Amino acid sequence: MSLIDATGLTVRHGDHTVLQSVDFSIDAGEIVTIVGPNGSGKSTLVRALVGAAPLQAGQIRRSPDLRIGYVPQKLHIEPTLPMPVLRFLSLPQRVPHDLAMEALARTGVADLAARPMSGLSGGQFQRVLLARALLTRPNLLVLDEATQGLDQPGSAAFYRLIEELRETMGCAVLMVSHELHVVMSASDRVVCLNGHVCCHGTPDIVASAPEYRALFGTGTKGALALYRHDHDHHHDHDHDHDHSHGAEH
Ligand SMILES: Nc1ncnc2c1ncn2[C@@H]1O[C@H](COP(=O)(O)OP(=O)(O)OP(=O)(O)O)[C@@H](O)[C@H]1O
Repeated sequence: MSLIDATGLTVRHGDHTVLQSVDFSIDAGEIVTIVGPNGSGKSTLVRALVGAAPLQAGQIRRSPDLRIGYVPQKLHIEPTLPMPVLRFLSLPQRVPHDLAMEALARTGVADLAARPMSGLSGGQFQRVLLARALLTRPNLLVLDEATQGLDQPGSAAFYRLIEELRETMGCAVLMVSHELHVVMSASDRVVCLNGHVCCHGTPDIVASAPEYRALFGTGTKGALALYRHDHDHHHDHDHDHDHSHGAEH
């Protein structure tokens, strides 16, 4: 049985239809990346899937043993508040020290346990958020634009870590990205959203092609791949900021 199986999801805010008849499912252990331009409804879809957005139409079936670990897009922590990493992991609920340290070790930041959250780099901060998401031993990790603000080697390292966690913990991963072309190469499926599902497929992993090397350099160790869109329709919108690779959206 799928962890989540959704059909015909429609979400409206006032007159604005944010999602129109969207079907989506994710199986145990699967990595699915949702791509789409800003405002295309990605976060709304994730909120709907986890039960945090009201639906105008559609149905969602969730596996009874679904445990979600959520890594948010942004998290503001008051910089003047002294908040060591370990204490942050115990908010809002106290977590045993061993469990917190195990989670930090899994995401490669155990040495940062006593450091203040405000002093962490973008990549370190994301790894602490990821560690926090692991505390509930999720079978579905949901990451909303988790590599935003990281450079390409930083994103690649983060993706490799996610892949490793999938291997060691067996969790499924739902990744959301506004990057339209560059996706995590370990994605089993890519779904392109623009209010509706525009197209879906698998990433292109042709690491030896010269155009790949031009795009990715050599430092990503195959963690990044291209997604080539295969739409049979055009969109009359201008919020695609990335026209550099010739795909239409
Ligand atoms: N609670 C709300 N009330 C009104 N409009 C909303 C609400 N939530 C989302 N929207 C609108 O729905 C559309 C989709 O928003 P959503 O955040 O799901 O897009 P997104 O693809 O995740 O965007 P981004 O890549 O910028 O994060 C936007 O036009 C947004 O303004």
